[in-house]
Amino acid sequence: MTVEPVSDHAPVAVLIGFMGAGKSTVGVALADLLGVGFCDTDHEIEARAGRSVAEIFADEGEQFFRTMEAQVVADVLATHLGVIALGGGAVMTPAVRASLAGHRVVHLAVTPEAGFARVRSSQRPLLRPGPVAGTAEATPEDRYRALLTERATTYHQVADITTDTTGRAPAVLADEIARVLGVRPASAPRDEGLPQ
Ligand SMILES: Nc1ncnc2c1ncn2[C@@H]1O[C@H](COP(=O)(O)OP(=O)(O)OP(=O)(O)O)[C@@H](O)[C@H]1O
Ligand SMILES: O=C(O)C1=C[C@@H](O)[C@@H](O)[C@H](O)C1
Ligand SMILES: [Mg+2]
Repeated sequence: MTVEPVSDHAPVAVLIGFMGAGKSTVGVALADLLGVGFCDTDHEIEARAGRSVAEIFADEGEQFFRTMEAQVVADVLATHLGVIALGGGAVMTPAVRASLAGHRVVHLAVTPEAGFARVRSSQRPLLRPGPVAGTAEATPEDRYRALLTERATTYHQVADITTDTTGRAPAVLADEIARVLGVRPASAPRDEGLPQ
């Protein structure tokens, strides 16, 4: 299966998926492979705000972050031609889903076990212990599982292709995504058959 190029004026690929799926890591590997730039919307938000994502959540709340995130996604989709990694919750905002229409969207999936193991020691604000729907208190792992379940259908619906990252190295995933999207490094010769 290959995915049709959207246009020469659009990003090569937009990576979506849950926390720890590897959007930032695989995004760098894919951009390096293709010789294009990489943009991570979480990093762009941090640069604009002059604060970390965790600080923005703590100081201003999630809704402020989501509004800023939707604006940053719209801006980078309009200006960045390389690989873009979105934050894990970006596609839950309707405006972000609308702005992704017509782009090549790749969903990096991960099992809850593997994904949580990857992020358990990091500072993801939505994984702080606290109440989760129907429970008085939830551990970071409970919260990880509940949010992943809540979002899984949306990731699948928004994406053109989904690939499972569990137990697979970032470089292998980057190779696969480039092949399925039908994109190759700018310097690579076109596959136009054998010389006459
Ligand atoms: N395919 C993989 N195999 C093993 N470890 C991985 C893989 N992809 C990413 N990781 C590791 O998992 C951790 C989280 O990866 P990363 O930050 O890329 O996830 P993310 O999807 O961008 O998460 P977020 O939504 O929070 O930004 C990092 O420590 C990274 O090295
Ligand atoms: O899954 C989420 O909602 C988030 C994921 C991260 O990429 C950050 O955007 C932030 O921590 C929120
Ligand atoms: Mg990331």
